[in-house]
Amino acid sequence: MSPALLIDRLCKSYGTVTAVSDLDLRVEEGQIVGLLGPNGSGKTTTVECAYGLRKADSGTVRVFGLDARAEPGRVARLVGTQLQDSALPDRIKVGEAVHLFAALAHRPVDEAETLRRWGLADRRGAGFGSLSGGYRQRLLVALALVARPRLVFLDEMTTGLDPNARREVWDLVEEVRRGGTTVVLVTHFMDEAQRLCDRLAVLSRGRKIAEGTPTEIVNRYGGGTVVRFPVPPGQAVPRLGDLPGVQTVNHSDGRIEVRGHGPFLVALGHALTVAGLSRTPLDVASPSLEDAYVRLLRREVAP
Ligand SMILES: Nc1ncnc2c1ncn2[C@@H]1O[C@H](COP(=O)(O)OP(=O)(O)OP(=O)(O)O)[C@@H](O)[C@H]1O
Repeated sequence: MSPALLIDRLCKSYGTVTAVSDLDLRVEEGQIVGLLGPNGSGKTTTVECAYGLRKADSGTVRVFGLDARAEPGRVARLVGTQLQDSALPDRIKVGEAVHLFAALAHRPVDEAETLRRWGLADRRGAGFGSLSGGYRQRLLVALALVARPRLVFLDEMTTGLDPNARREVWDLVEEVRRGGTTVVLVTHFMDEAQRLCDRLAVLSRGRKIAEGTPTEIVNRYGGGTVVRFPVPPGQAVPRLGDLPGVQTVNHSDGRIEVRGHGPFLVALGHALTVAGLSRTPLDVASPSLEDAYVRLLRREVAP
């Protein structure tokens, strides 16, 4: 079965600025895949080349096996994309926008149901320009889905939403995926990526520098889990540095800090029990996706 999206060696420059360089990306049908990366790393350019808004300098994009360059019309019917804020006129009403998009679609979703689902029913008669940032955002995401795309690109879909609204949008995106739509999500929010994405690709300066599930990224780049505990004066401490998975051990001021990965927690617990320290309170700090992301990018920019 063809993947929903297959990008092969995509390159795109704007004049002398290289926006995307030799980028490969594979998105299987039914997945939510996140594109992460700092400002200007090439995420939007990648997405825009993938759905045909921009022409790549070289490389290929296939959507469900169709070559996007050779068959732009067929590809356009399979993909949906979230418009930029500036793409809708301020005076268009929420209900009119949904109606317009539905009228253009081959097999549109139910308009009333869309308005209800995205919390827009009360604002059906409001002009786009009068909406708060959060409601604009909801409308733009809702419009991306009106034509029931099999693959949808959502670019910073929860920017400007309050915490509750973000969670509501996450639930809706999961529902969209359950309905069979594949999602490519551009985001700067690590909690969003962790919660929604099956896989992540991290871009830096137009190149893909890491890829994997959120857990793989955390395990690979997060720097390991840190366990800290106090040691009573006079207490003999076992040799922790030799335990499997332990990376570093630091003693200072009656406290020990052990950093490690993989199976080291079990080995550490066992060693402490054998040493009579089973009741010692352990402070365990596991790295988050944000920790991993920040470390990865620091490593990238390090000379
Ligand atoms: N239309 C354009 N003309 C000239 N340069 C552009 C254009 N669009 C993007 N760029 C440049 O291409 C590079 C990649 O930009 P892009 O918008 O793809 O990055 P991004 O990762 O989506 O950034 P952000 O997180 O800020 O949205 C940047 O250096 C940007 O300045």
